[in-house]
Amino acid sequence: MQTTRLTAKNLSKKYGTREVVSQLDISVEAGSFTALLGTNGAGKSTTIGMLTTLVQPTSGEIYYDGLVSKEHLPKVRAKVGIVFQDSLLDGALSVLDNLKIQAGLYKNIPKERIDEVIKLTKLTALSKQKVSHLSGGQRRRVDIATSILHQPDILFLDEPTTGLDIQTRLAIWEMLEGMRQTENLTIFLTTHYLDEANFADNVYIIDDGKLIANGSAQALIQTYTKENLQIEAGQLSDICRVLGLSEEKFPMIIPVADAQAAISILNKIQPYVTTFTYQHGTMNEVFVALTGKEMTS
Ligand SMILES: Nc1ncnc2c1ncn2[C@@H]1O[C@H](COP(=O)(O)OP(=O)(O)OP(=O)(O)O)[C@@H](O)[C@H]1O
Repeated sequence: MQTTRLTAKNLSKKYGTREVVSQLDISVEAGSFTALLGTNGAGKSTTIGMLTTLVQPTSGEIYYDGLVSKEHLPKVRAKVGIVFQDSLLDGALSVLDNLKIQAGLYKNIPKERIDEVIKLTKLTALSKQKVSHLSGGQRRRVDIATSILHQPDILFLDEPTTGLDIQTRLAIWEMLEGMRQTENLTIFLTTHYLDEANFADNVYIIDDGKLIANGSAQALIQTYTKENLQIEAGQLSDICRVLGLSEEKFPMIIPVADAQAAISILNKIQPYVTTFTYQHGTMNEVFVALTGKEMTS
């Protein structure tokens, strides 16, 4: 049975007269992976700030495991881990010393927990290194390590992979996925990289502070994009004649409902086709369809 870890209802934030987050409803299942997508300035950090109790909402309610967040701040804060966009590590100190300092901010974090977190985040070989000598991806792992020392139930990460190369991004995602299982963590993150949303169980897309879509990446792709059949042929005119199409563009791209529809078209034009590709919609197309904007990083 699924348990709801976090619920936000009608969450809004105004700065002066400007509403930067408007009436957001969010629900996060325990143990799930949720991604919040939006362009620069869409309101992602403000939303994370409110969900983690660091930014006071102008209106709306947040519940953690049924507790009203603002009425149980110490309890809720103990449940939450946060990885900020900007690292809070001391570059002059070693990985281990940074973790010890962070652990000292909490009551009763045993030394064994520091060792455990170092292993979980694959930092064993780097534990004596100065943080300023680490690569961007390694530093991110230390950020993540410090955020889980107190064994939070839910980990929030604000753009944890921005600026990292694709391999490092994948390694961070793999590590988070591993931690989700071993630590029984719920993960909520914002990202600029739309392909990363494919890893999430649930995706929220916000634009100008408003929720514009929510669902699994697969469901969003199915709802907001078309599958395409791309065809190359010696004579596109033959294909147009058979299919009753007037245009002759190269390469020829035919929107189709699903793979079955593509097969049926291919059957009709098979003698004229040199080669073809069948393309699924992407989260990028979902984003453009919903917002009219490209996501830039
Ligand atoms: N403390 C503040 N005072 C006034 N305006 C603010 C404050 N914090 C954020 N804003 C404004 O609120 C809007 C949303 O900002 P937010 O940082 O939440 O967006 P974001 O989606 O996280 O953007 P980015 O991807 O660039 O981090 C922006 O227009 C920003 O300028």
